[in-house]
Amino acid sequence: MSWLPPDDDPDDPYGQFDESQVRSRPNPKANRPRSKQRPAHDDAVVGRVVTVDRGRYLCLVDEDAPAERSVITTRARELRSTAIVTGDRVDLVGDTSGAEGSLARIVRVHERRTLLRRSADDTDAVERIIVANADQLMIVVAAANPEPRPRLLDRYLVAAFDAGIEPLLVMTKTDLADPAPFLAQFRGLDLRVVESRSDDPPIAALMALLADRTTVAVGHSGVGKSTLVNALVPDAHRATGVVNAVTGRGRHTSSSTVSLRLPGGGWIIDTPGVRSFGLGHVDTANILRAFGDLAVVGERCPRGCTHLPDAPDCAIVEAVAAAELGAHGAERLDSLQRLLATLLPGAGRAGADTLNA
Ligand SMILES: Nc1nc2c(ncn2[C@@H]2O[C@H](COP(=O)(O)OP(=O)(O)OP(=O)(O)O)[C@@H](O)[C@H]2O)c(=O)[nH]1
Ligand SMILES: [Zn+2]
Repeated sequence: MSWLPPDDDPDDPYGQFDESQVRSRPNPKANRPRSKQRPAHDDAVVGRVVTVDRGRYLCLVDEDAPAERSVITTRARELRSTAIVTGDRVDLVGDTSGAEGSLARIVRVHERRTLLRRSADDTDAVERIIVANADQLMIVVAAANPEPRPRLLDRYLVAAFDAGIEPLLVMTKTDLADPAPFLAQFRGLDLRVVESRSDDPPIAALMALLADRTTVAVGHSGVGKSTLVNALVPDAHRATGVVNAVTGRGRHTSSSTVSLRLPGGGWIIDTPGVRSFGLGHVDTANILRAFGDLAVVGERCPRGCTHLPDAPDCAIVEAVAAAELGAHGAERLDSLQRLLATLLPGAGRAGADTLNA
């Protein structure tokens, strides 16, 4: 299918060692590269992975300091089976000068604050990490052309809530259609929304929301994500050059994420290669957690409660029915139930199909 994950690249020498392999390893120590190598690498410097491409990791070292430099790295042999992704903080040894032709080694991956993940499809419980340590998921949806689809936005929201990162909705092409009817369906979410049109892009408003944070941008093809990213990062093209420097191959087709530095501080991570958001790995508890007010009530639910309309003795459903959660409570529950229904067996396939470009 057209939305097969592009990072399953046969050329990627590490493709067979993705994080799913790590998880199923019987030896738990294999998951802990940190303690394993610590004594040997006291001289390591810290870097931020900005781009991953075919076994090479471009890392930024001494970020925002005069000595800031980009360092091309490879992973140490002992990290062969550890996922290293854009946004990871890593310890580097070897030649960390960043001089032309130099190559450093990643010897440790720091603990991650957040993890944006996806599965190949909704029936697949094996997850792949897309980005580590992101603060925000900027979901780009067009008001028209292509027509906005609520189920698709639901899926992005589920991915954000699962990752523990805050969603931010940018409605583009508001010059073509009024987004209000579409947005009305998401009233229960307290979602932050920015409306955008390319003839008058809301740069200041967006910059304020993106400043000093790491934001991952996602969106269906044609919604205007590139237009928006180019407006936010005027020298976005240069980033492509950086990627080329990593691969030395003059292209970046295998890279599924690219980090771009925002002029006002902060980073935007574009995901041109991420075309699917399989949700097979998502735990429904992570979704409920994103609805703090409902989650508190949900603690009184029977074990294994689905919180769906037909769930017997669901404390949340009962509280809403008794108007204990206010007028907004019903909308919140409705939104929660729609997201949870996204994860039901059967709902998934239809959902995944809507992601076809
Ligand atoms: N009317 C209108 N057109 C827009 C707006 N933003 C983008 N477009 C147009 O929509 C088309 C798609 O924009 P892109 O920025 O390439 O969209 P994308 O989301 O990056 O799409 P892919 O490159 O396929 O991932 C282009 O022809 C843009 O000129 C907008 O706010 N209003
Ligand atoms: Zn319940």
